Amino acid sequence: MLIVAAVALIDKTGCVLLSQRPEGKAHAGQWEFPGGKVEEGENVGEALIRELREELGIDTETSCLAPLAFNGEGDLLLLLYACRKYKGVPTPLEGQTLAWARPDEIFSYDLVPADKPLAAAVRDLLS
Ligand SMILES: Nc1nc2c([nH]c(=O)n2[C@@H]2O[C@H](COP(=O)(O)OP(=O)(O)OP(=O)(O)O)[C@@H](O)[C@H]2O)c(=O)[nH]1
Repeated sequence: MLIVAAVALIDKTGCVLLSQRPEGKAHAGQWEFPGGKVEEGENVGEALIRELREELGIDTETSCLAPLAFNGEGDLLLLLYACRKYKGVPTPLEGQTLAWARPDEIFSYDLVPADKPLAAAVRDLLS
């Protein structure tokens, strides 16, 4: 079972950050929430904080991560948190493309399949 922690990062205007997977990776060109695999010895919050530093150059803490939704597909368990408080400006540090989406725009992005139920929870939260 692969556990993946991801975040709906929400800005002051109520938009959510989406990340487009780079060429050469599975689901290249499709959009997802920033995050990644929980590594051995990490808890979910620690993994997410590490991924946000590595991928986006931003800092947050566990008290700013609110559990929002999950989805299990095959051997993948996706855990989505909402986060409105973080330090720094999200910057694409790993070749990805970033976009801030309004709630009504989320489904106009070509989302990775497992993210669709999660995206619905984000849209409902922000609408
Ligand atoms: N970060 C993230 N991963 C997701 C989401 N939805 C989803 O199905 N995934 C899948 O969960 C896995 C996350 O792995 P990852 O981000 O740590 O690693 P990766 O495949 O990008 O790169 P890798 O080659 O370094 O393992 C990928 O298989 C990815 O397709 C999502 O919203 N965010």
